[in-house]
Amino acid sequence: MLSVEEAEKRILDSIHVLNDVEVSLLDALGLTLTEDIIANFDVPPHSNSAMDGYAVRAEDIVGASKDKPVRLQVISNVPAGYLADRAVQPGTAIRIMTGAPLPEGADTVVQVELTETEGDKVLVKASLPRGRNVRLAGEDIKSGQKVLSSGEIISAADIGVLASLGRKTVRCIRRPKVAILATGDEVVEPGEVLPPGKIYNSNSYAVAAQVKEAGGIPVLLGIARDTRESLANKLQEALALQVDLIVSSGGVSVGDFDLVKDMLTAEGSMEFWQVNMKPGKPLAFGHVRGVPMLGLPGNPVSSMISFELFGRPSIKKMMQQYPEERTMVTAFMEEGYKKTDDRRHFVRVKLHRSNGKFFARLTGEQGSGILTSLMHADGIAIVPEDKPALEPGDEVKVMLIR
Ligand SMILES: Nc1nc2c(c(=O)[nH]1)N[C@H]1C(S)=C(S)[C@@H](COP(=O)(O)OP(=O)(O)OC[C@H]3O[C@@H](n4cnc5c(N)ncnc54)[C@H](O)[C@@H]3O)O[C@H]1N2
Ligand code: MOO
Repeated sequence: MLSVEEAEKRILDSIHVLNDVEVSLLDALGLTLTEDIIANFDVPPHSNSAMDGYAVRAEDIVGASKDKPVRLQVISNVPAGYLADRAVQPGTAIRIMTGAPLPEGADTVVQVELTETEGDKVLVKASLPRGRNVRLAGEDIKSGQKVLSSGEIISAADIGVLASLGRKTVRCIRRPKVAILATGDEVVEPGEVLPPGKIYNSNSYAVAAQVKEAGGIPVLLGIARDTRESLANKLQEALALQVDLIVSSGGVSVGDFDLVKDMLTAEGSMEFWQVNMKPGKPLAFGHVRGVPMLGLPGNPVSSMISFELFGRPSIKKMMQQYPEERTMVTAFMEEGYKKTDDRRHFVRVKLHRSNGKFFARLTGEQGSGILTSLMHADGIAIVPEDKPALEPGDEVKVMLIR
């Protein structure tokens, strides 16, 4: 049996970072940047007002107060987006809006609340230090400054900064395209009538959602029936779509997948493993004409946990975001859990916090067909191979999944 680490290593060793492309700004969210971003002008580009008020010379309003206001001649008005048509001279002021470029001659802005108008004059009722309410050119970003480095993962604020630098596109590693395939005669697509003996295909949708969460683009290929021909057709479809990864579910337990095995020896390679974990012991990995293919076990929880452990890191690696550490917390078990084997168990738990500590309860029955056990989970508690049971009060490491 392979350890979880060995299975991950074998898979990840044959996954490679994808090429970079020019991506429109908004689509870059969550992608890995492949260029350094250097500002070629100041942000803000011009010194400007932080308030609606009057642009003045600080020395003109020295000593101004409520009782002894200073009277200045208002000589112009400058809205945001325009340059003032003249300079502030001694004894004058220019009406200014927030964001408007500071007129020449002015060094300070008096907010409107500290003033009163009197015909074409303004009464300034406070003395302000030079520079008050002025945002200097380049105070956010200086021309020539490196704002983002190649390799960074683009956040919402990064996108804002890139836009403020006038960028409409950026160079990033592209998102992997992932074909998703269900197998088996027993599954039908949601939306269809459910004939006796059948179940709905939930794996494809759950895994497609996981692909999306990881940053990939899922492409649903539907269901391959238990015939060599059906499977060959689906794989052909995946190759025609030029996907970067194929993820199937079902048909990987003992003997079952002989069909695929045979077929793939002609078209590629597939190895069938037993991984020392529960759920998700059976797993397959190989290549179809050079495209990596991950065969997840059919049981719905097994399929999702195996994707979390092996599919998500594959996508992250393609996006140059590997290794990605999920947040781990230590929690105290509020109930017991017994193992009947020495596999590593991934137990679905609900967490709550009290006095700064996390406490964990099972989300009910832990069978690999009980998908609601995952639906109700905040995290996955990891019970090590050599631990036969968790007792109430035991510490356990929990991987947060939402
Ligand atoms: N003799 C043995 N039998 C099984 C073993 C074993 O070691 N020896 N392992 C069990 C374990 S553990 C798992 S996990 C499953 C994995 O089997 P397969 O990957 O071959 O999956 P299937 O047999 O095709 O299906 C298993 C189960 O999952 C349901 N299923 C399949 N596809 C979907 C889908 N798209 N959406 C929803 N549910 C799906 C399927 O109906 C089965 O109930 O094997 C055990 N057996
Ligand atoms: O290994 Mo299976 O995945 O327990 O259901």
